[in-house]
Amino acid sequence: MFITASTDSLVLNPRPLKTGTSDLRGLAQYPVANVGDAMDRLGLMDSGLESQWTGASCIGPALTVLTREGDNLAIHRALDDAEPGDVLVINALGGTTRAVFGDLLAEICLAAGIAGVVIDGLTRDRAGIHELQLPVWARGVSPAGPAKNGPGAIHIPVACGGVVVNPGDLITADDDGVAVIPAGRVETVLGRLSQIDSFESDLRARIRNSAVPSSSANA
Ligand SMILES: O=C([O-])CC(=O)C(=O)O
Ligand SMILES: [Mg+2]
Repeated sequence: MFITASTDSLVLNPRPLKTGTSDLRGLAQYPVANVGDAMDRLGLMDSGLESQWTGASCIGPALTVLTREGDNLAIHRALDDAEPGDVLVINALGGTTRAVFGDLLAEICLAAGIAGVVIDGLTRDRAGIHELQLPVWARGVSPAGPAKNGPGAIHIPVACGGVVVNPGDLITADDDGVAVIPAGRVETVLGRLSQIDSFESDLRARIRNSAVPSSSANA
């Protein structure tokens, strides 16, 4: 950790096995809205969790953290366990009085190779995070900083944005929001995504072919 604090109040489980990178390459091409459609429109976090800068996107296995609202000791400790490509998923109990994340933690995330951060709680230092280009989804921003006392837990199932996230589930997020693909459903979801993509491409082409020429539209 880059802070000096006792971690006695934290529960640290072992890491789950990592998801194959070929799945990630296949999924990265699809928008989150289509991923949701491929999961019967379930597995999508609530709209209170918003991208903190336009154009942010990420995909990767969940590194899960539970922390008391207004405290980020568990987040600091979790980053010691990070592997490149992880998406940090933080249940900060939806707290909206104090930020649990900021641009210094963003620097640590980037140094560890974290692909993105999803927080059921607040961040701060939004401008700095944008400048660092770390993709972050959160319930909003507050200048009020956190304590570093715990308690918390790492590599446990968490609730985030109204969805259960198990360690190692695939997270995919973009400007629309955040989707959680259970680790055991990735192949099925990929198959459905390809069908949805073909259907949408065909429909889009039919719509465009039906468009009246712009000269008649203006006449
Ligand atoms: O003070 C904190 O722990 C949160 C924060 O602003 C940062 O990480 O930059
Ligand atoms: Mg800060």
